[in-house]
Amino acid sequence: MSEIDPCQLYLLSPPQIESAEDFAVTLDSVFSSGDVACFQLRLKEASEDHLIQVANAIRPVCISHDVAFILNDSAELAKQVDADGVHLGQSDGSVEEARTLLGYDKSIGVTCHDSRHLAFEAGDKGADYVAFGTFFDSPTKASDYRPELDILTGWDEATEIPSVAIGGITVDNCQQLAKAGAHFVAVSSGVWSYPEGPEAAVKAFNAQLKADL
Ligand SMILES: Cc1ncc(COP(=O)(O)OP(=O)(O)O)c(N)n1
Ligand SMILES: Cc1ncsc1CCOP(=O)(O)O
Ligand SMILES: [Mg+2]
Repeated sequence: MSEIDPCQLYLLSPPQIESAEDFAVTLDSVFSSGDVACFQLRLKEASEDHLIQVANAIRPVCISHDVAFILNDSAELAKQVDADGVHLGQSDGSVEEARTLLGYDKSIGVTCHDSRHLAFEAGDKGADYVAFGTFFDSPTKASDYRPELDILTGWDEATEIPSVAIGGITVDNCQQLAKAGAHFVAVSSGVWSYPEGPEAAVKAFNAQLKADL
């Protein structure tokens, strides 16, 4: 990654959202507090109706702040809610099917755990970014995968495809991922559970990521 291209914040939603309208107001305030490159709606336990309701409420907020709106897990739903892209895990369907459904204007990200092999495979199939993790203990999702930081460095040197680091990322540990070559840090609890609130978290992440590394 070049010096003029700092690591950016990729925000994941909190695991639950009660009111779509209230969350849209919160998200507007969070986006106003500092740069966020992407926002992923990740509600593993929500009904499809609720997911669609939340997606419809937050999509205009993402558009007005120029934040890419990514839906987790389902290319079909991403198409239905006109998201800017989809994030696919290893069991969430193929990149090729998602591409056929969404076209080339939309982004497709793929979970690659701790595996360069999975990442090269995803890249060959046309993924727009690959995600490595879990780098640190995550309160949001348990994982047996624990990549070393150097997977980010090796990936950055080997390809032009952006990498996303995920898992237990906080204001205090994000710089090491940026230094190692991550293009994005994907964060949920590090923002939503930040003691001073999510707006302060976004400011603090930006300060860390934009500092001279
Ligand atoms: C940016 C990003 N990276 C990884 C994941 C994890 O996706 P997956 O492995 O499908 O697990 P779930 O998030 O669906 O529980 C992600 N969502 N986003
Ligand atoms: C979805 C996902 N995949 C690996 S860790 C994780 C959760 C990220 O949330 P947090 O930033 O709270 O660890
Ligand atoms: Mg998934």
